[in-house]
Amino acid sequence: MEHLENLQLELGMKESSLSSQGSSLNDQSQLVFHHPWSRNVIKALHQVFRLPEFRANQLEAIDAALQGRDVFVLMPTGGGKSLCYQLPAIIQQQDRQCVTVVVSPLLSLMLDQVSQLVQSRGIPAAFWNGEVPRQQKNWIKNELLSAQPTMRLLYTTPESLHHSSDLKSILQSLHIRRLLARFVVDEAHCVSKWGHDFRPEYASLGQLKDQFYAVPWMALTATAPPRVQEDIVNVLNMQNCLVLKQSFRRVNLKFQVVEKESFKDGYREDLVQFVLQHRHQCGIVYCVTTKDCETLFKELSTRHVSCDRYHGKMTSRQRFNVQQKWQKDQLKVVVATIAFGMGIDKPNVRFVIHDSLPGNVEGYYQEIGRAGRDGQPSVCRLYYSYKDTRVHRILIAGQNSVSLRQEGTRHLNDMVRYCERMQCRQHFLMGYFGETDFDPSQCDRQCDRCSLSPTPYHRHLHQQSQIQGLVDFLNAYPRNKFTLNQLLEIFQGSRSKAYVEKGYDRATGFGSLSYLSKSHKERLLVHLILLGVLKEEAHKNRSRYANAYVSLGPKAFQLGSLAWPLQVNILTYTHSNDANAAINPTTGPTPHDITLPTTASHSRQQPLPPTAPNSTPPRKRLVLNKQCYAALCNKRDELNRQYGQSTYFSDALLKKLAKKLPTSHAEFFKVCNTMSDDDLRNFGVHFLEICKQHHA
Ligand SMILES: Nc1ncnc2c1ncn2[C@@H]1O[C@H](COP(=O)(O)OP(=O)(O)OP(=O)(O)O)[C@@H](O)[C@H]1O
Repeated sequence: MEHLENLQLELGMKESSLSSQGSSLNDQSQLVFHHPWSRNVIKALHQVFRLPEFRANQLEAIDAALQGRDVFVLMPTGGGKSLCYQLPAIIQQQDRQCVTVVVSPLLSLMLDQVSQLVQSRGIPAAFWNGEVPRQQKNWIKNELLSAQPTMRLLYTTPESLHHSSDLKSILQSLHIRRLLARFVVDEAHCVSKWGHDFRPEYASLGQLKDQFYAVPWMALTATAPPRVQEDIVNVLNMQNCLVLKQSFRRVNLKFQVVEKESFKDGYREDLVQFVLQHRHQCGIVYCVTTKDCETLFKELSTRHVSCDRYHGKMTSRQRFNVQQKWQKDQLKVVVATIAFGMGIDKPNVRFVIHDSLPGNVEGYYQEIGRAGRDGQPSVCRLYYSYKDTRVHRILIAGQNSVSLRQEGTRHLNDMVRYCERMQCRQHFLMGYFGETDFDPSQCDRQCDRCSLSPTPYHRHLHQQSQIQGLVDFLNAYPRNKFTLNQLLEIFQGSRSKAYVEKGYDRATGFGSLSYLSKSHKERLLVHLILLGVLKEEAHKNRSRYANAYVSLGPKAFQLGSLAWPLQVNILTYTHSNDANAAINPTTGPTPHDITLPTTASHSRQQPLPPTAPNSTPPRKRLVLNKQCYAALCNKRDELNRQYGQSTYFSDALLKKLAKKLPTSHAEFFKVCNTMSDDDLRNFGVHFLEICKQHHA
């Protein structure tokens, strides 16, 4: 409490007393003292948020907010959106301390944000939602109805804003007394029905604009393509809005899509091997179903990976504990459904794996955005099979309105497009988010398609007449339902009894693709689905079991409008169950990225064979480097835990040590030449010992 009072005293200081502090503020602050509040803003940045300087667009958003303008902030995940509204919330405006109302979609998100504000920053904040006990609500009510409320931020849900008469009367009272600073809509993409996470209650937030006349708004999101951006501004009825956009590009992420079908023995072993090879690093593995989470969690646990799972069938206490442990690095890997991660701010997530196809690009980009928030290289790997669309199609079919079903299908097809893509994946992602001027030559081998050793493929051309045959076949049976697999069999020319009885073997198009391999046929049909010649939708069959069926799409009767011949690319796989070679194809293997043989025995640390350095075969040397790096990371984590702080031994430095494997103090100091003597004395000895043990 004393902390809070001090803070308020400090921030309530008069301009004259603050001006004397000018000389101690850094260069950035000298440039921005354009407004009466500028000194307080810089002071809050340094003293309350303990940050040295602003990131791109933060100051612009804060200034616009304090000017009373509506602001729309589009910043990549981890870009620092919270500061844009948390900082102005503690700045006095016209000699008054006002209250900022933040609308947030998740209760856990509110809890995190509020406890961080109160505990780490000493900023008075609270949340109000359906789960808050009456007693606490009464306390909030008394506080906000008092003559001079001390609370700076109130987090709430759109439901409470609409339905809680108590909350409404509190806000009205604040408004009348001119104590309402602004409304903030976090995760603003939920407002738009074109977005991937539309929430109808969000859409009616715009009505508040009339009720709370002249109160400014701020909307923030990390994932909104142009159509969604426009929609947010319209739906929220934002006036003369300052739009602050930033590139969506994340330069430290590697984008990989691994085809599940490329593994003879199933892709799961490859996924497990990937995690084993990175098991000393923090990561997330996203699964679509709870069952998959459980299975994979068991598999990884039995292979000694420090992991846990997180999904909707666990209690909120269990989920909270898993998240806490992971955030404190007491647990390396979380196997989770997409319920995990929103609002999580963990800097050192080195990999995000998707065990299955996500349902849309926006959600996917948000999920992988949890990797590498510290700017260090991190891998985003997606295991893809077109078959994984089925579960999404069934979910889409459950939507009530036609437009939601259409949107869901469009989103899913975009995700498939991303996975099927032969060219730069980043180009696709940037274009998707409206950065159409991104040149693939700028990709800098961030994606597997632009890496030095992209997966080779064969180009196949298909003429219109051939595709016409497939259209004619489906046109002849408008009432019949065909799964993708059945069509593959029919176009192969399968004479199974069911097909012959229905006369399919006499229809146009039957067997017309028999000369193509099964995977080629499948690719062609997927291609036609993406073009709109075919469409795939889920329906319930007679036994009320939902399945996905293929029928003619809108483009089936406009084949002439497509570009002919159609090009279909078929990948030629070079790996069986070892896709990890692609982790860092640009820089060659580093200890961090080295590919190990996929047998389980290599995944554990082995006793090291005593051989002379020069005689060590390169492959074996790489294994030693890799093992050494893992041991160094372990030691660093152990020291961090012991001393409750970060040692200065970064991942990059440990990699360098594992590569050089110094055996003497002199060699060690050469590698760590930027370290302070103290750090070397205190911690270096532990690391040198490990390097010596691994020196072959
Ligand atoms: N100016 C800054 N300088 C350094 N770090 C900053 C700055 N602003 C914010 N950060 C840090 O960046 C991290 C991410 O910030 P924040 O949680 O606000 O991101 P976000 O944009 O809301 O991300 P997400 O979309 O994932 O929720 C936090 O640890 C925060 O302290």
